[in-house]
Amino acid sequence: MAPKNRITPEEALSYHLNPVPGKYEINASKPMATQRDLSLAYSPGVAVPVEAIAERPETAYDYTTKGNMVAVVSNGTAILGLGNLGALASKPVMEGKAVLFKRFADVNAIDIELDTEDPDEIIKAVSLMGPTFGGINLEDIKAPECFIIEQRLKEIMDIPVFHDDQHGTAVICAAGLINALELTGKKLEDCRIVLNGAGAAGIACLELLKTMGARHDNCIMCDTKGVIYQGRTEGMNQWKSAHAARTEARTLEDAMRGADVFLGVSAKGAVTPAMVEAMAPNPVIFAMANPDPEITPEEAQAVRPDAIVATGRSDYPNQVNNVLGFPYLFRGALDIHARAINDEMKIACAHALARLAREDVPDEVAMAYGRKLSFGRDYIIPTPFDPRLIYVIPPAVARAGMNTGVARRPIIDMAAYELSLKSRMDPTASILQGIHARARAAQARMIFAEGDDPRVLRAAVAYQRAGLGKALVVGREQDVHEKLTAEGLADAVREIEVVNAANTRHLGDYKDFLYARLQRKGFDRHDVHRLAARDRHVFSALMLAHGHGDGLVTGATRKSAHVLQLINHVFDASAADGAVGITAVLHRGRIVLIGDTLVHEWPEEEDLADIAERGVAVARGLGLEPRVAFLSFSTFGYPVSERATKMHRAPRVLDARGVDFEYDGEMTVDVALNAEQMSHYPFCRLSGPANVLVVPARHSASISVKLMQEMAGATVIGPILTGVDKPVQICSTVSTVNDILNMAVIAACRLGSAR
Ligand SMILES: NC(=O)C1=CN([C@@H]2O[C@H](COP(=O)(O)OP(=O)(O)OC[C@H]3O[C@@H](n4cnc5c(N)ncnc54)[C@H](OP(=O)(O)O)[C@@H]3O)[C@@H](O)[C@H]2O)C=CC1
Ligand SMILES: CC(=O)C(=O)O
Ligand SMILES: [Mg+2]
Repeated sequence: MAPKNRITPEEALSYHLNPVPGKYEINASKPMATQRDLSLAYSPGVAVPVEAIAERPETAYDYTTKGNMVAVVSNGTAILGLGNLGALASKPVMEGKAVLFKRFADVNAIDIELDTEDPDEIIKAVSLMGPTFGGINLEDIKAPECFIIEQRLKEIMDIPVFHDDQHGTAVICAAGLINALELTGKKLEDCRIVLNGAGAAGIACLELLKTMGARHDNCIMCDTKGVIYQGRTEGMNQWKSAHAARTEARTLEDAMRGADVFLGVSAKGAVTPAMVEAMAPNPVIFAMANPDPEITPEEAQAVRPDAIVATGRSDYPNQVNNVLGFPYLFRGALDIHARAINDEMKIACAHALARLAREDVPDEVAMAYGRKLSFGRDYIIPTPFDPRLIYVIPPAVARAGMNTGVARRPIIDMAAYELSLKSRMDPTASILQGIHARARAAQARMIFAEGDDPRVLRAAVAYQRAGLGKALVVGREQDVHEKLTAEGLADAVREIEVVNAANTRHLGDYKDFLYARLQRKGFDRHDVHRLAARDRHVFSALMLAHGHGDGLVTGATRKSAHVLQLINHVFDASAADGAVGITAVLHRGRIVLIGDTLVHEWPEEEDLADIAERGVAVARGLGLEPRVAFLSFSTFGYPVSERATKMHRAPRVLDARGVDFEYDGEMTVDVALNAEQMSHYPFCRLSGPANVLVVPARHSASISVKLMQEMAGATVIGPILTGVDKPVQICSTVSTVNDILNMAVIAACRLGSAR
């Protein structure tokens, strides 16, 4: 179970540097295009909400961002497990937390790094920020100052103040432990628990577990000085004293002998295999230090195969990390305009998380995660990308808040609230996550045909290093070596496999195969040799056809029509063979598939029906419920035009085929995508806006996609080549490294191919 998703320091820096420094930006949520917009947004219009808020402060939740805005505040004194590296160095983590708030719970968060270690200064600064925010998330502030700061801010502020490292960690740890103990058949009140790390996270974890039933006498807490026992004086404070145990144990090693549970919120490598070996049967080990755990799952399970092991990292099973808590705790709290996040809300969150992991995992989650998950030793807690979290956890938190009187605006219709949470999240993010996870599970050997292009080489390295599978690069060894070195990736030379006509044993087979296909098309042996040995597109396609790779990505260096012609020497990938190009356009939380963007120049009505069917297969592969619209500049027969006729007839072809998806047409694109416009045609058979758009010709497809890309900044994936036997994907000459990687991912999860 070694982590597959290896990342290098260069990749981490490049991720933070490109395309712009940092991890987020701020966008306006209101139009700001005209003189009128300016008058409304700013002077004079803005005066109206100013006066309304001055008169009734609670309306700030209606007229400003306050109600969905959280401050992530740190002074950098306990950055993950890296220690006190200062306020500025903590900024990447705090920006990261802000992005997680947005990604997982649509909470707007802003990072604030305060350059002081003086609790009073932090208290003063944060309390003065109260009007701006709906909540305060304190992060990576070390103990014991964090206890004083949080306590005081809670007393003086009228919005939730929540120290994530304390309570977020405690909640997730409790949720994981509830389930781990259920699996081992032990009861919390009977367990001997050892906790290492008596700081922010440690104190809060033990406090919550004691509230939930763990017995004080069964719990031993350790820090850098060893066991915190009654009477110890060195390195103590009042928060540690509260957990001092009556025990003869003095070291972590002593404490772990016979323990049922080990909880680590201390530092890398604090636990040895010998300590784990000495634990009770079926031990539970949560090694939660970040980025490196107290002991790795491999090390722990090597000595104790009966152990249930969790870490704080995303590259092992069982990620016990506060990312499962803070986004949803704040979502629930903000939605009731809470004054605080209290113990009841935290416990409700822990139980809701534990329950969710025990539930049957629906296919959409398995699809998003790339493998079937079921409650057990390797799945005791939901995964961070579980799309159910957003609509299961916040309602539980909100309900607990309302029951305990912290809600300023209770939710009346809980069912409607859950529905609104479901539609709140950007579905495109989980689609991308889903295809990456499926590709990772497939572990495909991906052939990158154009090993002389630095973008392709970088994509190949990224493919392999992301744990997606093996990268096979077609090129000359020396050239690949030099180009990788020039890209600063010299160490990748040993990792990827370089293949070419000179170093393969299979060239003879490839040529025979090609000759058999081309001999009656005017090619002689000599032509075939040239194609197979010298053209990398053909050579790569031959590798794929012979099973010497599982997928192929090409087209970054030559026009796609040329590349497709070459591929056609090896595969049946022409319009006549039923090949179709489908492009996914992702923008502002919406995804539409457009076809045919690659193969058919001017499809006739039968072809249009084929294109619809291919689009539907891709939509389903992405987890979408397909709704097809045949697009034109006319809608249901008006205005009449010869050019619209085939779009008008294509649905009838599908009628005759008796297909099992929704389709209709012809219609204009606004009718297809806008429910309000569609409602003017009550007979329209689509139950909602279309997500598969069949366009009249390749040029209109290209124009629409490129217009969206250039004008709106949409993310474009494709064209995805479908209807070909094996996964071949053709990028474009303007593809970025990321685009090429996405095409490899599409090929790896066989979105368009039959086999
Ligand atoms: N998985 C998750 O979700 C989370 C994990 N964490 C991890 O927990 C750890 C602690 O964070 P936090 O509580 O915020 O930090 P703090 O600075 O508040 O506390 C650190 C505590 O760990 C103790 N400690 C440090 N090194 C060792 C060691 N080798 N052996 C025993 N005790 C040690 C310190 O002891 P002393 O008091 O003697 O100095 C102190 O009590 C970090 O690694 C962090 O990444 C934190 C939050 C969430
Ligand atoms: C996860 C987290 O908050 C930490 O390690 O500090
Ligand atoms: Mg933290």
